[in-house]
Amino acid sequence: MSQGPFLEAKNLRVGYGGRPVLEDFNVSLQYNEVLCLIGHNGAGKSTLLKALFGLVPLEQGAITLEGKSVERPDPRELSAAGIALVPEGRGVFPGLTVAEIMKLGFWANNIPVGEQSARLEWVMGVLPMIKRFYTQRAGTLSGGQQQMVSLGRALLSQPRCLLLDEPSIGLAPKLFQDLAGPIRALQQERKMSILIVEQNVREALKISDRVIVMKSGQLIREGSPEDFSNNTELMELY
Ligand SMILES: Nc1ncnc2c1ncn2[C@@H]1O[C@H](COP(=O)(O)OP(=O)(O)OP(=O)(O)O)[C@@H](O)[C@H]1O
Repeated sequence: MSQGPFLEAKNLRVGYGGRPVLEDFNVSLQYNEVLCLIGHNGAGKSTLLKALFGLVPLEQGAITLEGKSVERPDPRELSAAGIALVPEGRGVFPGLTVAEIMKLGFWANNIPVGEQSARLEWVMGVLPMIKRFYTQRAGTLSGGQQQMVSLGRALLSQPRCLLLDEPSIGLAPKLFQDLAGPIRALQQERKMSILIVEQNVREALKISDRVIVMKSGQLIREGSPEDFSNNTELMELY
Protein backbone atom coordinates (compact mmCIF):
# COMPACT_ATOMS: atom_id res chain seq x y z
CA MET A 1 0.00 0.00 0.00
CA SER A 2 1.38 3.39 -0.91
CA GLN A 3 1.67 5.99 1.79
CA GLY A 4 -0.42 9.13 1.34
CA PRO A 5 0.92 12.63 1.92
CA PHE A 6 1.96 13.86 5.36
CA LEU A 7 -0.04 17.03 4.97
CA GLU A 8 -2.64 17.83 2.35
CA ALA A 9 -4.82 20.85 1.70
CA LYS A 10 -7.72 20.76 -0.70
CA ASN A 11 -9.83 23.53 -2.21
CA LEU A 12 -8.62 26.10 0.25
CA ARG A 13 -10.13 29.53 0.29
CA VAL A 14 -8.36 31.87 2.65
CA GLY A 15 -8.34 35.62 2.79
CA TYR A 16 -8.53 38.73 4.86
CA GLY A 17 -11.61 40.88 5.44
CA GLY A 18 -13.67 38.93 2.93
CA ARG A 19 -11.11 39.32 0.16
CA PRO A 20 -9.72 35.93 -0.87
CA VAL A 21 -5.97 35.47 -1.27
CA LEU A 22 -6.05 31.72 -1.91
CA GLU A 23 -8.89 30.33 -3.91
CA ASP A 24 -9.50 26.68 -4.72
CA PHE A 25 -5.93 25.97 -3.68
CA ASN A 26 -4.55 22.44 -3.45
CA VAL A 27 -1.20 21.37 -2.11
CA SER A 28 0.30 18.25 -0.63
CA LEU A 29 3.49 17.71 1.31
CA GLN A 30 4.86 14.18 1.27
CA TYR A 31 6.66 12.34 4.03
CA ASN A 32 10.41 12.87 3.90
CA GLU A 33 10.20 15.66 1.35
CA VAL A 34 11.47 19.21 1.00
CA LEU A 35 8.92 21.11 -1.04
CA CYS A 36 10.00 24.54 -2.21
CA LEU A 37 7.31 27.14 -2.78
CA ILE A 38 8.22 30.09 -4.92
CA GLY A 39 6.24 33.02 -6.29
CA HIS A 40 6.25 36.77 -6.58
CA ASN A 41 5.56 39.16 -3.71
CA GLY A 42 1.96 39.04 -2.58
CA ALA A 43 1.24 35.71 -4.31
CA GLY A 44 -0.08 34.31 -1.03
CA LYS A 45 2.85 32.15 0.10
CA SER A 46 2.88 33.33 3.70
CA THR A 47 -0.90 33.14 3.79
CA LEU A 48 -0.72 29.49 2.78
CA LEU A 49 1.78 28.66 5.55
CA LYS A 50 -0.33 30.52 8.10
CA ALA A 51 -3.46 28.71 6.95
CA LEU A 52 -1.74 25.32 7.18
CA PHE A 53 -0.71 26.14 10.74
CA GLY A 54 -4.12 27.49 11.75
CA LEU A 55 -3.16 31.13 12.12
CA VAL A 56 -5.69 32.29 9.55
CA PRO A 57 -9.05 30.55 9.36
CA LEU A 58 -10.13 28.52 6.35
CA GLU A 59 -13.17 30.01 4.65
CA GLN A 60 -13.48 26.85 2.64
CA GLY A 61 -11.58 23.63 2.04
CA ALA A 62 -10.03 20.91 4.13
CA ILE A 63 -6.70 19.99 5.61
CA THR A 64 -5.64 16.41 6.17
CA LEU A 65 -2.75 15.47 8.39
CA GLU A 66 -1.44 11.92 8.03
CA GLY A 67 -4.74 10.89 6.50
CA LYS A 68 -6.82 12.41 9.29
CA SER A 69 -9.02 15.38 8.69
CA VAL A 70 -8.16 18.52 10.68
CA GLU A 71 -11.52 20.17 11.16
CA ARG A 72 -10.32 23.53 12.41
CA PRO A 73 -6.59 23.94 12.10
CA ASP A 74 -5.28 25.18 15.43
CA PRO A 75 -1.62 26.03 16.14
CA ARG A 76 -1.59 24.23 19.49
CA GLU A 77 -2.92 21.00 18.04
CA LEU A 78 -0.78 21.17 14.95
CA SER A 79 2.27 21.81 17.01
CA ALA A 80 1.41 18.84 19.24
CA ALA A 81 1.07 16.80 16.05
CA GLY A 82 4.67 17.65 15.15
CA ILE A 83 4.41 20.72 12.93
CA ALA A 84 6.47 23.85 13.53
CA LEU A 85 6.16 27.18 11.75
CA VAL A 86 9.12 29.50 11.39
CA PRO A 87 7.49 32.73 10.22
CA GLU A 88 9.00 35.34 7.97
CA GLY A 89 11.21 37.84 9.73
CA ARG A 90 13.45 36.65 12.47
CA GLY A 91 10.87 36.55 15.18
CA VAL A 92 13.40 36.95 17.96
CA PHE A 93 13.02 39.33 20.87
CA PRO A 94 15.93 41.75 20.50
CA GLY A 95 16.25 42.48 24.23
CA LEU A 96 16.41 38.83 25.27
CA THR A 97 19.50 36.67 25.21
CA VAL A 98 19.48 33.54 23.12
CA ALA A 99 19.37 31.53 26.37
CA GLU A 100 16.24 33.40 27.43
CA ILE A 101 14.61 32.92 24.05
CA MET A 102 15.23 29.19 24.33
CA LYS A 103 13.66 29.21 27.80
CA LEU A 104 10.56 30.80 26.33
CA GLY A 105 10.67 28.10 23.67
CA PHE A 106 10.62 25.37 26.33
CA TRP A 107 7.58 26.96 27.84
CA ALA A 108 5.80 27.50 24.51
CA ASN A 109 6.46 23.90 23.51
CA ASN A 110 5.51 22.41 26.86
CA ILE A 111 8.84 20.70 27.31
CA PRO A 112 9.13 19.21 30.80
CA VAL A 113 11.92 20.63 32.96
CA GLY A 114 13.64 17.25 33.15
CA GLU A 115 13.97 17.08 29.36
CA GLN A 116 15.03 20.63 28.67
CA SER A 117 18.79 20.33 28.82
CA ALA A 118 18.87 17.22 26.63
CA ARG A 119 16.61 18.96 24.13
CA LEU A 120 18.82 22.02 24.08
CA GLU A 121 21.89 19.88 23.57
CA TRP A 122 20.17 18.20 20.66
CA VAL A 123 19.38 21.58 19.04
CA MET A 124 22.98 22.69 19.59
CA GLY A 125 24.10 19.50 17.87
CA VAL A 126 22.05 20.48 14.82
CA LEU A 127 23.04 24.16 14.87
CA PRO A 128 26.37 24.24 16.76
CA MET A 129 26.95 27.88 15.84
CA ILE A 130 24.30 28.94 18.38
CA LYS A 131 26.72 28.06 21.19
CA ARG A 132 29.00 30.91 20.15
CA PHE A 133 26.39 33.57 20.85
CA TYR A 134 24.23 31.82 23.40
CA THR A 135 24.60 34.47 26.10
CA GLN A 136 24.23 37.45 23.76
CA ARG A 137 21.10 39.51 23.31
CA ALA A 138 19.37 38.63 20.07
CA GLY A 139 19.29 42.28 18.96
CA THR A 140 23.09 42.34 18.83
CA LEU A 141 23.28 39.34 16.49
CA SER A 142 23.64 39.37 12.71
CA GLY A 143 20.66 38.53 10.52
CA GLY A 144 21.96 35.03 9.88
CA GLN A 145 22.53 34.41 13.58
CA GLN A 146 19.03 35.62 14.42
CA GLN A 147 17.59 33.35 11.77
CA MET A 148 19.49 30.48 13.31
CA VAL A 149 18.05 31.27 16.73
CA SER A 150 14.57 31.38 15.27
CA LEU A 151 15.08 27.99 13.65
CA GLY A 152 16.70 26.59 16.80
CA ARG A 153 13.72 27.64 18.87
CA ALA A 154 11.39 25.93 16.39
CA LEU A 155 13.48 22.77 16.59
CA LEU A 156 13.10 22.55 20.37
CA SER A 157 9.89 20.61 19.84
CA GLN A 158 11.73 18.12 17.57
CA PRO A 159 9.11 18.65 14.87
CA ARG A 160 8.41 16.13 12.13
CA CYS A 161 7.41 18.91 9.79
CA LEU A 162 8.75 22.42 9.32
CA LEU A 163 6.94 25.26 7.59
CA LEU A 164 9.72 27.72 6.80
CA ASP A 165 8.88 31.18 5.53
CA GLU A 166 11.75 32.80 3.65
CA PRO A 167 14.63 31.89 5.94
CA SER A 168 17.10 33.55 3.56
CA ILE A 169 15.61 37.04 3.81
CA GLY A 170 18.40 39.55 4.23
CA LEU A 171 21.09 36.87 4.25
CA ALA A 172 24.11 36.63 1.98
CA PRO A 173 24.12 33.34 -0.01
CA LYS A 174 26.94 31.96 2.14
CA LEU A 175 24.92 32.56 5.32
CA PHE A 176 21.90 30.93 3.80
CA GLN A 177 24.04 27.89 3.03
CA ASP A 178 25.12 27.79 6.69
CA LEU A 179 21.47 27.54 7.59
CA ALA A 180 20.23 25.36 4.73
CA GLY A 181 22.98 22.74 5.06
CA PRO A 182 22.04 21.71 8.63
CA ILE A 183 18.32 21.87 7.76
CA ARG A 184 18.76 19.44 4.88
CA ALA A 185 21.01 17.13 6.93
CA LEU A 186 18.50 17.02 9.77
CA GLN A 187 15.61 16.49 7.37
CA GLN A 188 17.34 13.52 5.78
CA GLU A 189 18.34 12.03 9.11
CA ARG A 190 14.87 12.29 10.63
CA LYS A 191 12.90 11.97 7.40
CA MET A 192 11.12 15.22 8.07
CA SER A 193 8.70 16.98 5.76
CA ILE A 194 9.58 20.58 5.00
CA LEU A 195 7.65 23.24 3.13
CA ILE A 196 10.01 26.10 2.45
CA VAL A 197 9.03 29.43 0.93
CA GLU A 198 12.03 31.02 -0.71
CA GLN A 199 12.91 33.95 -2.95
CA ASN A 200 16.49 32.79 -3.16
CA VAL A 201 15.46 30.14 -5.63
CA ARG A 202 18.93 29.09 -6.71
CA GLU A 203 20.01 28.16 -3.18
CA ALA A 204 16.65 26.73 -2.19
CA LEU A 205 16.58 24.38 -5.18
CA LYS A 206 19.78 22.78 -3.94
CA ILE A 207 18.03 21.45 -0.85
CA SER A 208 14.60 20.73 -2.39
CA ASP A 209 12.99 17.58 -3.76
CA ARG A 210 10.08 19.26 -5.50
CA VAL A 211 9.09 22.78 -6.46
CA ILE A 212 5.74 24.51 -6.77
CA VAL A 213 5.10 27.99 -8.09
CA MET A 214 2.31 30.32 -7.00
CA LYS A 215 0.93 33.33 -8.77
CA SER A 216 -1.94 35.48 -7.45
CA GLY A 217 -3.18 32.80 -5.09
CA GLN A 218 -3.04 30.00 -7.67
CA LEU A 219 -0.64 27.16 -8.18
CA ILE A 220 0.73 27.62 -11.67
CA ARG A 221 3.63 25.17 -11.95
CA GLU A 222 5.07 22.10 -10.35
CA GLY A 223 8.25 20.22 -11.09
CA SER A 224 11.58 18.90 -9.95
CA PRO A 225 14.44 21.26 -9.01
CA GLU A 226 16.09 20.30 -12.34
CA ASP A 227 13.03 21.55 -14.21
CA PHE A 228 13.61 24.98 -12.67
CA SER A 229 17.38 25.14 -12.92
CA ASN A 230 17.12 27.01 -16.20
CA ASN A 231 17.47 30.73 -15.66
CA THR A 232 15.23 31.80 -18.53
CA GLU A 233 12.41 29.67 -17.30
CA LEU A 234 12.63 31.15 -13.82
CA MET A 235 12.65 34.66 -15.24
CA GLU A 236 9.42 33.90 -17.06
CA LEU A 237 7.74 33.02 -13.81
CA TYR A 238 8.48 36.38 -12.22
N1 LIG B 1 -2.96 40.31 7.80
C1 LIG B 1 -3.33 40.70 6.58
N2 LIG B 1 -4.41 41.48 6.41
C2 LIG B 1 -4.82 41.86 5.18
N3 LIG B 1 -4.20 41.52 4.05
C3 LIG B 1 -3.11 40.75 4.14
C4 LIG B 1 -2.61 40.29 5.41
N4 LIG B 1 -1.52 39.52 5.19
C5 LIG B 1 -1.33 39.49 3.85
N5 LIG B 1 -2.29 40.22 3.23
C6 LIG B 1 -2.43 40.40 1.77
O1 LIG B 1 -2.57 39.11 1.19
C7 LIG B 1 -1.86 39.04 -0.05
C8 LIG B 1 -0.88 37.85 0.03
O2 LIG B 1 0.13 38.14 1.01
P1 LIG B 1 1.19 37.07 1.46
O3 LIG B 1 2.01 37.70 2.54
O4 LIG B 1 0.54 35.79 1.72
O5 LIG B 1 2.05 36.93 0.14
P2 LIG B 1 3.51 36.35 -0.08
O6 LIG B 1 3.46 35.57 -1.33
O7 LIG B 1 3.98 35.66 1.14
O8 LIG B 1 4.32 37.67 -0.33
P3 LIG B 1 5.77 38.15 0.21
O9 LIG B 1 6.75 37.43 -0.63
O10 LIG B 1 5.72 39.61 -0.05
O11 LIG B 1 5.84 37.78 1.66
C9 LIG B 1 -1.20 40.37 -0.23
O12 LIG B 1 -2.01 41.13 -1.11
C10 LIG B 1 -1.17 40.97 1.15
O13 LIG B 1 -1.24 42.36 1.08
